[in-house]
This record gives sequence, structure tokens and C-alpha cells, in this order.
Amino acid sequence: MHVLVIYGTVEGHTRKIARNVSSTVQSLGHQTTVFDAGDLGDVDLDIADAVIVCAPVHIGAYPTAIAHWLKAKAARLSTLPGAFVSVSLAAASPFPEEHAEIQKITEALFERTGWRPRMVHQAGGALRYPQCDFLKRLLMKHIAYKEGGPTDVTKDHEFTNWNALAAFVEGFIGDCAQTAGAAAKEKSPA
Ligand SMILES: Cc1cc2nc3c(=O)[nH]c(=O)nc-3n(C[C@H](O)[C@H](O)[C@H](O)COP(=O)(O)O)c2cc1C
Repeated sequence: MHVLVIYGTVEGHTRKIARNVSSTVQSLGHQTTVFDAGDLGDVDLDIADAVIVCAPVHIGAYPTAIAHWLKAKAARLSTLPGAFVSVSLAAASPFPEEHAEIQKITEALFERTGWRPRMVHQAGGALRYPQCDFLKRLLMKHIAYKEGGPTDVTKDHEFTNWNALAAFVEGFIGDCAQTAGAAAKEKSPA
């Protein structure tokens, strides 16, 4: 299988997640191509057997580049098995209401774009305080406080559960392989 891994990022952590997703897919014996949402114009979806989209939540929404691209390609994407990895601080929050909130944000993306993936994973993101300017650091600290996260701005904090992410990707690829196998069986003469 050839799996497209498409991601959007603002601070860089979702790039790390997309690359990790790609490595997991490759370790299962499949080919991958990784695209940044900024260069999405010329992605040839005809090369893909499946798509995994990774996008972070920033101030209650996913990057517009990803949302626009999903909307433009929703019809074609709907013919491919798809998975979505949402990246946020809320996913790692100890507060259930934060998890419910992030589910709503994810659902709003699917409603708005018309793309509905087969599987969804909510991954914890990262707080890269030291690399941010004063105002952004203040905003992040406020969000972290609200989500029950760390507010020590002197260092980075990472909340991604890499084992859970790998298990999700393995589950998705296993499901794709099963569907492809069943389709091939249906086509082949008895
Ligand atoms: C300016 C800013 C706003 C954010 N807003 C939210 C938010 O509304 N909800 C949330 O759960 N996480 C929020 N986060 C946390 C990000 O989802 C997390 O830092 C993620 O790892 C960012 O991914 P990226 O590095 O790929 O941009 C925010 C982070 C920043 C820097």
C-alpha cells in the first residue's frame, strides 16, 4: 500500500507526529509520502491507497490550510480509507470536559469539510514555551492552566503517547489491509 501522510503545523510538533506515523507505516512494510499542508496544492491522490491526516488545535480550531484542503478534496478523499490524528493539549488533560470539547472541535472539522475518516485518534501535543515570544507564551500558559497542564515556561513539555499513536496506526493499516483483501477476494473468480 501507498499511504499519504498529510499534516499541518504551527509550532512543529505535528510534523514530528506525522514523521512518526510515517515510520510506523513503513515498519509495517508499506510505502509513504509525507506532505506539509503548506505544499498541498499538487498532491496526487491517485497514488494513494490510504490517507492519514494529522492536524493540531490552535485556539479552538485546526489550521485553515488543512481545513480548506480537506473541503476541496473531500469527494475524492471519501473514496479512500482515511484516518485523522488530532493534536492538542486537551487530549492529555485530566479533565473530561476538555476531552468532550476537543471531540466537538474535531466533529466541527468533519462537518465543515465533508470529510469523515474511518478512524480518529486524539494525541496529546507539546508545549514549546522557550521558543515562543512573550505574548504567545502567556497565551499558552493560560491554555495549559485551563487544561490542567504544566505552567513552567522555562522548558518544553511533551504529552504525546507514542505507543498509543503507533497502536492506532497499526490498527488503521490492519483495517485497510483487511478491506483490500476482502475487495480482492470479491473480484477474483471462485
Ligand atoms: C497559540 C496556541 C494556541 C493553542 N490552543 C489550543 C487549544 O485551543 N486547545 C488545545 O487543546 N490546545 C491548544 N494548543 C496546544 C497545541 O495544540 C499543542 O501545542 C500542539 O502540540 C501544537 O501543535 P504544532 O506544534 O504542530 O503546532 C495551543 C497552542 C498554542 C501555541
